[in-house]
Amino acid sequence: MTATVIVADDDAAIRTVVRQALTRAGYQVRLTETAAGLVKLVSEGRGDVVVTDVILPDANGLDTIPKLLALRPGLRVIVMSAQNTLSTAVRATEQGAFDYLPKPFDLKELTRSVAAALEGRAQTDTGEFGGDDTPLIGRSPAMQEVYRLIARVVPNDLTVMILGESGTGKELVARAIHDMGPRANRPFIALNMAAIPRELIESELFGHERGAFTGAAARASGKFEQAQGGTLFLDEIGDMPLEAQTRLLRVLQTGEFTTVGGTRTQRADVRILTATNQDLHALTQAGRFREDLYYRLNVVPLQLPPLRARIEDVAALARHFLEIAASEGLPRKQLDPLAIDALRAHAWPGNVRELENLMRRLAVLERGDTITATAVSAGIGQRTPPPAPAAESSSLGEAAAVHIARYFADFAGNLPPDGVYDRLLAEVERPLIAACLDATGGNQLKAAKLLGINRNTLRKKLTDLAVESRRV
Ligand SMILES: Nc1ncnc2c1ncn2[C@@H]1O[C@H](COP(=O)(O)OP(=O)(O)OP(=O)(O)O)[C@@H](O)[C@H]1O
Repeated sequence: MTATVIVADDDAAIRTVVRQALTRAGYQVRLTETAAGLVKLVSEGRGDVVVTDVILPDANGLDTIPKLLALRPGLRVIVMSAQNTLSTAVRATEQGAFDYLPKPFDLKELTRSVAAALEGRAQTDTGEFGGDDTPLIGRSPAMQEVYRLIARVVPNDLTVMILGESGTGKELVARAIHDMGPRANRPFIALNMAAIPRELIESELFGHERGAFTGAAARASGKFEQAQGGTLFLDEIGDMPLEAQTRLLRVLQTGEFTTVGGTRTQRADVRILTATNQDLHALTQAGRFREDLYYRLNVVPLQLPPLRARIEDVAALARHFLEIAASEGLPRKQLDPLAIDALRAHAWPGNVRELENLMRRLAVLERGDTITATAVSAGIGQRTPPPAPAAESSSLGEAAAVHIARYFADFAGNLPPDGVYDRLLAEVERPLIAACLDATGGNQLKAAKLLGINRNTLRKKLTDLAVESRRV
């Protein structure tokens, strides 16, 4: 018997193309424009699969799903949405949707999804979870794939391996999976394997007993214990030493762990998320990563696209970071349309982090309310590659001497205007402060500490330097 698909959308054009595609794929199609019409058809026992838009004239398609499922438990509902954010994807799953298709979508993708729904493949788990903010910015097709995958892993405890170049948002995704899932009100603990000395990794993870090794003066809890009931995010997993890998594998196999130097086993009720920007498969071939552990951790691989593969997201991300900068008290800036073109033309080897740092720097250093294309190009140029030395000089002092001599020479025998001291020092202060803000991710408190100056002094300098002209 031919399967029947009910399609609910108030846009006649969409109804037509969807009907054509599904009819061509061999299905019967029933169309409706409203949520009421959809509920009626399902209550009459019609339709094997439902395809619905989120915005219907009389109700929200997502809110209608539970009603449909109450009428017919097990009915597969596919949601189409133009509001393609992570929250919509997750909410669709939460309400019991079988699949979520961000508009515009490929009709082949729709027919594939309908076929999967009829076959009962890939049923999405549903569960209770809260939080509907959207931590991830970007509506590109590349990110839609990411959102669909996140929505599938949020309600369960599957081990997810987040892959992607540095700065693509791997840690942010790990947090989103935790924050939107059932463990949200339990701890999220992150540990970066590359950031701690190798010999301390095991005790960091599992804790240690007093006297377990030289320097272990007291018992200490490890990240597994601290993350109980919550999520443990293991970043740069490729850098985990082999001995720690063996121990981690044992935890995954038995669901229990022991502290370093301890004998008592403890239950590990922890969801594990990992991230890497290395080719772990190659590491297993080279014998540096246990293959059995690799398969345990790589249950769901989630690949984050580099920013250059989602260049359409650059403008929204740039505005988002300017918004954050403004909320931190930095001057509020707009982006000139040509500046957006300049941002889109860059290849972003440092991905979203590079864009974030650039926006923060421009918010601090640019005069005026609008960031121009020239400022963007100059800002990008400043970072990659690093500025060439002013002369073949080996020290900052020598480079400065060359600059200063050139500055004086520009006045061809006359003296430059008074106030040379402040003007020249401001020129050195500007890149110095920018470098410190970059290094501390824009945290003014940390930057002030790094510079060795008071936070209020830094704030004042930021204001002064932002208005100070670049005359030297
Ligand atoms: N889609 C996004 N929306 C908003 N902010 C983002 C997005 N992706 C990344 N960011 C921001 O960019 C910065 C870098 O992201 P994150 O630290 O998650 O990257 P990563 O892939 O874990 O990097 P690394 O591999 O170097 O540790 C963070 O400040 C993060 O908040």
